[in-house]
Amino acid sequence: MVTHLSPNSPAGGPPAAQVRAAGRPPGPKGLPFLGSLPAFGRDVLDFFTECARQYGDIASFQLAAWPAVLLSHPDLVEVVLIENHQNFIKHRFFWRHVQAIFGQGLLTSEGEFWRHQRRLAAPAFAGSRLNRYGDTMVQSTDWMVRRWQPGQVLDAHREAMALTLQIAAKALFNAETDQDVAEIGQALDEVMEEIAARLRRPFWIPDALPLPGHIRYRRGVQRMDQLVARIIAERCDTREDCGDLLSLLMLARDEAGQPMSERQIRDEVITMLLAGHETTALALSWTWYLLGLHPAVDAQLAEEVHTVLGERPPTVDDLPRLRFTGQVVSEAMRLYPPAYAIGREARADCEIGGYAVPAGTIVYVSPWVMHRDPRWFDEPQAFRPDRWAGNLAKELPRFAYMPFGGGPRICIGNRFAMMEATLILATVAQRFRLEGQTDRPVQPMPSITLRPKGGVWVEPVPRSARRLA
Ligand code: HEM
Repeated sequence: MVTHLSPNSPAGGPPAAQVRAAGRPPGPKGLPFLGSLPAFGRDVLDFFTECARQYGDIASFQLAAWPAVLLSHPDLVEVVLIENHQNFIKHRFFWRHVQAIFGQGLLTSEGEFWRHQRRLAAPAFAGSRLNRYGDTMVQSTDWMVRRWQPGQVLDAHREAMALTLQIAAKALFNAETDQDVAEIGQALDEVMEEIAARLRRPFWIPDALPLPGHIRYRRGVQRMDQLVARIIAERCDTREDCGDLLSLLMLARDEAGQPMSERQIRDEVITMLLAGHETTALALSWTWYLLGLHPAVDAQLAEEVHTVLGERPPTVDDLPRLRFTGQVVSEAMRLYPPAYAIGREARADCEIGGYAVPAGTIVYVSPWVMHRDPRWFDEPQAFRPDRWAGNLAKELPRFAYMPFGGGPRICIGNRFAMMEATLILATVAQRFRLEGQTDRPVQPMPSITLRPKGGVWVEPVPRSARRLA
């Protein structure tokens, strides 16, 4: 449990941002040469939690050659993500691992180029365009649950991954066939597996070395490239404006009237698929896991869905009345934020919370730590979706709850993701209760995102059968 009773903590005095101190923030010493890298690699959630507990709102440590700090107070997070955001870029320690797949997409690009691309992509995630994706979300979920059989035990995480990939591919790029989606899924699996392995490694191995993981990674990247090139070529042939993200990217022209290069379109397409599908799948997987542990919450969810929808499928217009359903998703992301850590690198020397932070320092913010802080959340370890029923979201400090990050680089797909998770949850809850399998306990596994180790095994129990029982 995070208690934050260290000297630079507000629990013992004024808010950390007002405390003025000199030199390096306190923190673990670590080992010679490696610093805290082994502890960080062993269990990063535990490492961050302990850093915040022992050293307070700003803790410093060394990751081999890289100096790093962890910020655990909303005011300090605001300094990095908003007030002085120009001084912080996505950090190289992480991004060098994924450059080949993301390229110069929205997640990894910087400066004026990023701003231009963000402006271009934004309309795909706003207003009426966003609402149009609702039907795809519900239809794809309906297709998934129709395959489920009573008595079958299935991995809800795997189901969620396949579903959100299908939705992202269809909604954003109008991917035509299930075959396309399946191929994208396989290629992404190969790539993500190697990225996760690289993040666990305490040292850097150049891409050019022909290790089995590197070969699989290159193969996955190549397959993605070929698939995306085909989707782009097909769209070029038809020159159709499908109203999706791909059309926006392809029809965009710069000041000189030039279209975006094919390479750039490829980078944006792959970025959206990677950034969008696993995170949303995880929000759902953890939600189903928690619902399995809390039958009373599950019953309340089923009641709302039944009252609002009866037997008909949900639509985007139902979302304002599916309030509790949305709260369940928000609460699951509080306890298990898919993006459990957000990292930046300081470009120039600066000051955070009264401490000197030299250029090159990696700055971490951990939603995992922030979301479990008793200063902001009563009973922080408890799954209580009704905590969101009142004004909590408005009353919280700005960065106490931040599953989608914040500031100019806030997740561009946040509304898409909330809409998707709520519609999927409602569609499934209408038909099935997902009974957790107690013989297969779930452990959080922090990889690039916060995955459930070994999956979330459940038995879908039809709601009608339950009511009759
Ligand atoms: C529950 C689901 C999701 C979660 C928890 C999530 C979380 C995040 C977070 C924390 C960031 C900020 C990273 C940082 O500041 O370094 C981010 C950025 C981003 N997300 Fe999401 N995301 C989700 C869904 C989506 C979806 C559905 C899409 C697209 C279809 C998407 C696309 C992106 C992109 C492109 C960025 C980079 C934005 C930029 O830098 O301008 N995400 N996401």
